[in-house]
Parts: sequence; structure tokens; C-alpha cells
Amino acid sequence: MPRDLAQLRTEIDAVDRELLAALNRRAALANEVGELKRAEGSPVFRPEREAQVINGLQSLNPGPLKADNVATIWREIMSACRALEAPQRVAYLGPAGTFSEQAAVQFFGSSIEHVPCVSFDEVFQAATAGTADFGVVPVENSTEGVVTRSLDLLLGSPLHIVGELSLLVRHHLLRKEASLDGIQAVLAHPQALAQCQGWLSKHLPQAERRAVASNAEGARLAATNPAWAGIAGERAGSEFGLHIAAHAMQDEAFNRTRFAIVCLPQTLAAPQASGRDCVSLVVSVPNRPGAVHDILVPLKQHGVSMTRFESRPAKSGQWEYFFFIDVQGHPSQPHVAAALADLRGLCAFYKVLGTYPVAD
Ligand SMILES: O=C(O)C(=O)C[C@]1(C(=O)O)C=C[C@@H](O)C=C1
Repeated sequence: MPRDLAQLRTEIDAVDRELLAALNRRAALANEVGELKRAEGSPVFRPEREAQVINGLQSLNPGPLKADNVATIWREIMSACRALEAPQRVAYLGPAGTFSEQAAVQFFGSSIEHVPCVSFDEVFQAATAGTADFGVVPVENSTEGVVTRSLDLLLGSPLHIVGELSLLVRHHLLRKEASLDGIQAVLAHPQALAQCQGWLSKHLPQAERRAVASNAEGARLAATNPAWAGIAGERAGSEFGLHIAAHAMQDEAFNRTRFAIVCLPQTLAAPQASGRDCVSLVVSVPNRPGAVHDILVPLKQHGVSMTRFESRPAKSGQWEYFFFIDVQGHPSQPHVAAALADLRGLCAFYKVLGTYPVAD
């Protein structure tokens, strides 16, 4: 005879009790790990170990839970265990509801201490001064290209990149009404205004476009005036009690933003090779013909793929540039180490920004 709803729920309750007991045994073990780490002064967050745990469980998973669910659930379990070892403070461009906050939670899980900042500069300052353990900053958008301020800050900062995350960014038009009627101004971060410019020109050609410090700030202001709308994600909409007047109005359906996770070198050693890694560098070359071409030759000679090549003015007034380069691989691989050593010899300035596993 098939079991009825009450019987099934009784069984679910029993399984939940087993899960609760098992999770608390796990948390107690993590507490002990935390004591060991405190005694030896080593970092709490070990992304390569967390990746191993998730990959191991996914390969053992008999279903019906999907592999993605296994990853999401264990990311949260490990986030909670990590927080027992020591709270991890993560700085990002706030206020609550920004895509940067979403990226922070997606990378670290939700058991973090939030350090919302008013600018990317403040995110770098917080992580450098030690008021945050990590910073999360956008570095590139698939529609608008590089986030120049983040690159400029990376160049001059002691922080290094220890991870990245690629977030699907869906912008919604948020306001106190669910319609487009009577909107006089649209308030958002300049990046979001740029990512939605086609839609705005078509649907709200008369509305003023007003740049504000963050999308969540635009949403917060839109909640104070019915003639204003913000552009932000769902998180900001629910944070400020706004309606979605237009859904996913970004010009590119698959609009993604890449975020870098940064910290001081002593907070986290460069991750060991994961098998799918990347080295981010910033270099400058002597001002002579062919110098840019020359730095690419070692990569070709040693068979190393370059996945990014971005230039930023050196701000010397001399038409000199810094080049932000990402190459595939890990310095523990001899061909990568050889290519980087040769490249370094050709540069007037050479700085490794970080070695980390690439995001999906
Ligand atoms: O294995 C460790 O080093 C732990 O601290 C345990 C644990 C976990 O919960 O599995 C928690 C935090 C680390 O980032 C990695 C894993």
C-alpha cells in the first residue's frame, strides 16, 4: 500500500533529525579544525579543500539529488562550518542588494560577515587595512568590457586575486508602481545604465538617466519617489519593497559580470593547482617598436594560452600603457613557469596579480 502524506512526513522528520545530528557532528569537527588552525596561525578558508569536498561528493552522488544541488547544499554547509572556525568578513560595493553582494554570497556562502562599502576604493581599503578579510570587486562585464577603476586599484594594491566568479546579471526596472507610466528619471550605477541603454532609449526616451554610486542605492532612492525608477537585481527589489516594472531589461540576454576575490597575501596562500587555473599579470614594456609583440612570443613558444589582454593608460602623460594579461595554467606547470620567466625578462614592469581557479 502506498504511504499517505502523514506517513511520508513522519519519515522526512526522522531523516531530518539524522541530518541535524550528522551536521552537528560535522560542525564540532570543524570547530576542532579551527582550534588547530588558530594554534598554527594558518588561514581558515581553504578553497581547494572545499572544491575537493564538493567534487568528491558529486562523484559519489547516486541521486535523485542533482549534482548542482549537492554543490549548493555543501557550499552552505561549509560556509556555516567556516564561520564557526572564524567569521569571514567580506567587503563589497553595497548597500545590501547589489550584484557585488550576490557575488560575495555565491562565492563564500551566506555565513559571512557583510562589510558593505560605498565605493570600489573603500573595498580595497577595507581588505588592505584588515577591517575585512576579503574583497569582492567586478573586473569585467560581457556587454560593457572592463571595470576600469577595479583594474587601476589592482595595479597599485598589495592585495592579490585568489578566486573569481562569473555572475549572470539580470537587470530589472524597479519602482513603486508596476508600470512605466510617469517615470521621469532612472537612477543606477553608470555600468548598469550602459548595459541597458538600448532598452532605455526605446522604452523611456524622455527619462533622465542619473548615475548614482550603486544600483542598490538607485533602488533605495526609487523607493522614496514614485517618479523615479532604479535598475537593479531582484535582491535590491525585495530589499526596498519595489515592483518589477520591466523584467530582464539589459540589452544582452546573457549579460555576465566577472568578479575578482581579493585579499592580502598572508590571508590566503595562492591556491594550489586545481587543473583549471589562470594567472593574472600586469606588465609594462619599454617604449620601443615591437615591444608589445615581443612579450607575446614566450607565450606562443611555450604553448601557453592567453585569455585576456587589456590595456590601461599609465597616467604618465607619455602615451604609455599597462597591460593586464590572463594566461591559462598554473606556475607549478613547467611550461607556464618557463613562459612567465621569459616574459618577465622582457618587461619594464611585471606584477603577478594572482593565481586562482577559473570560474565556470
Ligand atoms: O578542512 C578544513 O580545513 C576545514 O576548515 C573544514 C572546512 C569544511 O567545512 O569542510 C571548512 C573551511 C575550509 O574552507 C575548508 C573545509
